[in-house]
Amino acid sequence: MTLLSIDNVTKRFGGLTAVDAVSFDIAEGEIMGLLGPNGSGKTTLVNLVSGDLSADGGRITLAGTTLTGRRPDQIARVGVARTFQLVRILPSLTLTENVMVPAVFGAKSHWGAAAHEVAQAALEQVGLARRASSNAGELTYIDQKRLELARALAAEPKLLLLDEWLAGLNPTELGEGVALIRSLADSGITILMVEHIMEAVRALCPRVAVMNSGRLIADEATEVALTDPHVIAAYLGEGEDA
Ligand SMILES: Nc1ncnc2c1ncn2[C@@H]1O[C@H](COP(=O)(O)OP(=O)(O)OP(=O)(O)O)[C@@H](O)[C@H]1O
Repeated sequence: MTLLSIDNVTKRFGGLTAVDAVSFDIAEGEIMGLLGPNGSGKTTLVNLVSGDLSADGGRITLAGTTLTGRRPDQIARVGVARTFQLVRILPSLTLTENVMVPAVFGAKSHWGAAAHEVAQAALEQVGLARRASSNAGELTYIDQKRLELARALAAEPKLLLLDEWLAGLNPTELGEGVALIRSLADSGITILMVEHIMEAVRALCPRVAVMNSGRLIADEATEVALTDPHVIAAYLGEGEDA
């Protein structure tokens, strides 16, 4: 069954068409990569799905519910959560407090003890449960990333959007990060991940969508896409037309 449907979606910034009539679907339970050279429109597309930007044309639906035209908080309630390229945590609060906020404002609006339980479960999922009462500002970079992921999970999403969540990790951390994303996918969450680390894309995503200059240039099996001449030309041209 289709979970996310992106249908003919366009976003312009002045004279620049950052996302140009893009369409693709993601099935429930799928883990899909979103690739493309720098500036090709990947983050803009993620922002359109999460409601952080509004589309100039087209329609995005989650399990049949229209997302386009809704605010980010409304979209979170429908079941979409995300991480950001630059980690957004609340450094002066504890890990639990950080994760309670989305538990309250996420898909199921938990309160009190129930919100605390969901927050704790999300911290456990990312391996941070033992540090629940530490201040978020004291965490190392990878643990800040884990915390941001826990914030997304505490919203109990059907669809998780990861924007280069693995970027900046050392090789050991990368292995741990890949295993963590796989465990989330195994738990049934549908994932769309923007990622530049091909080793991780190969390990995690059976299928990828590839963008170049705002357009979708491939939507196919990862092994096929990575040898597709259009895709290779797009990366070699770094943003020029394939
Ligand atoms: N808020 C904005 N205002 C104006 N232009 C923008 C804005 N956000 C993005 N752009 C432009 O839209 C295009 C697509 O940017 P986007 O960040 O979506 O690319 P990307 O594929 O995510 O790149 P990267 O891999 O470097 O993160 C770029 O030319 C970028 O400069």
